[in-house]
Amino acid sequence: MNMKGLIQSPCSSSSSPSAFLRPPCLTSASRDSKFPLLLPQAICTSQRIYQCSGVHMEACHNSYLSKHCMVARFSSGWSETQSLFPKQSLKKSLLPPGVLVTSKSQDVSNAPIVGDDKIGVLLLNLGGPETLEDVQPFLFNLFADPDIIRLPRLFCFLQKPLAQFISVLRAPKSKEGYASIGGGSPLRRITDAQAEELRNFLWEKNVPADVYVGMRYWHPFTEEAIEQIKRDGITKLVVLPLYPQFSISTSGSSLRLLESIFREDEYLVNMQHTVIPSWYQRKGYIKAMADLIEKELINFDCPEQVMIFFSAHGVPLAYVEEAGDPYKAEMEECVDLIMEELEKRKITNACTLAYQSRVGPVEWLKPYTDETIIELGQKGVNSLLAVPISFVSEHIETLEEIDVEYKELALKSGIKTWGRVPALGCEPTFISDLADAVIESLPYVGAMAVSNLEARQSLVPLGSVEELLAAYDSQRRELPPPVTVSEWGWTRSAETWNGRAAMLAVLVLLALEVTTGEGFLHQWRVLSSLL
Ligand SMILES: C=CC1=C(C)c2cc3[nH]c(cc4nc(cc5[nH]c(cc1n2)c(C)c5CCC(=O)O)C(CCC(=O)O)=C4C)c(C)c3C=C
Ligand SMILES: [Fe+2]
Repeated sequence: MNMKGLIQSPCSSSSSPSAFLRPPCLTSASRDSKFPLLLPQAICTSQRIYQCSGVHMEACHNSYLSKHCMVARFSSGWSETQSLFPKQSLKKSLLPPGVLVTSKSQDVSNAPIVGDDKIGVLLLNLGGPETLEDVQPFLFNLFADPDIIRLPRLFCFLQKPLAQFISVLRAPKSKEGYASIGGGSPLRRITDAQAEELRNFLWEKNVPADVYVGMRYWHPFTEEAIEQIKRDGITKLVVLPLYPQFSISTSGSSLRLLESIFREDEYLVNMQHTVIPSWYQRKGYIKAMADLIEKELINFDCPEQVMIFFSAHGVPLAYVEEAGDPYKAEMEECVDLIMEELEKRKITNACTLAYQSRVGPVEWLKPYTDETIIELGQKGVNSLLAVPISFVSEHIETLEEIDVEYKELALKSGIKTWGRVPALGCEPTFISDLADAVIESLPYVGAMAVSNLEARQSLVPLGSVEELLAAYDSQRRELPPPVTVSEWGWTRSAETWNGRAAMLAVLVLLALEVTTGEGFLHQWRVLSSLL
């Protein structure tokens, strides 16, 4: 995000050091310097092919961002990719903005879009517990994911026992939250509806495709979706994570899982596929978000006085600073694009971006939503319109955290009027645009022959997501565990140290349990069932 925009907002008495306040009528400066690897091929609107030392450089003019993105195509597989862009070099600084590296063996311009192929679209999402009994096993699956809790290598054998331990301890608090939103997560129902709508749009646009839902931590699991895809005899697959912005902890985790499934399956090895890694900059998505904001602003007595408060799901800071997660940069870019779209409609409200839902003892992306709300109240901001921005369905963090907790905090902090933009759900502009993204990506599906062993090692999407993950998370560095098992601190810093001490204690106890075969987890039959 353009930090030049950090000047005093008309709705606050002084500029905030932590919150980004965007003044009315201020357009952001060039995004180029911080726009990394993730512009999907799907947004290219015209193509020109360049040839340089055996590598096709394909420049796609992107009419929306009015700049060029480059797609590098390689004639013979992955090793060439590595020799041209060694993993380490695939950092933002070496690639022009919007570069997507993919390995291909056929010319995309000649690729049939449908032909005799059976096309499938796999929507990847997080999943959520459907009943209160599901909460603890759902949390176990989440905490057992090394992209959510990455233990030091020496301790990785403790991943499952630790996940069991943390999930058992966190379950009561989580259950309370799910109970308050009706006894379970609405995610499955909403994602299924989105899949159905996407299918309808694709058929309307003359692309007969089946759409599948694969969740990371609950039913229908990604493995179940893949089994169905195989039963249906899909020959071309487009993988579409339902997260607008890429994060190692969300799309990254789902793609890593998918890659491991693909690698071990003969059918999948031979199935052509591609991935749309993130799509927050697509015109239809930005327009749909702006439409929802515009519609909600009208409900306020004095719409132009309302601060538009983007609240994104946080990630631990180390994901961005140590593992190179592009999430924060993409989020800021996304907010800029939405505000630019609103400005075109003469809506020039001030805006703020903050991060919610942190758990555990480590530092997460700042500014935090709760702290920012308090600051804004102190500065005399009267009206806030909360915009959930990192997820396209209603879920526990919109229905409970924003609608109940943050609203209450805002009113207590002096904010007089509060509103919230609904999640996109099945908004036609949005789903129609997702269908366009799928259609635009079809010429790229299966563009690389999977003929050699090296290619089999990195199959999602035919090399490029492996490279993508490698670019941001190449060494799979240890990350501070983002979860805490207890919260008895009175201050933030006390809480941090309490959390760290608790984590250490848990690790020591678990190590003792595993080595001695005795302890409280064995008494609860927790460890014995896992080891
Ligand atoms: C872009 C969205 C999300 C990011 C980034 C993300 C990272 C992340 N989340 C946790 C811990 C938990 N997440 C939980 C549920 C949950 N998280 C997201 C989205 C993102 N998470 C969704 C959509 C949901 C499901 C909500 C539903 O309706 O079921 C939970 C469980 C709920 C709770 O107990 O609060 C936890 C825990 C971490 C640690 C993390 C990054 C490392
Ligand atoms: Fe989460």
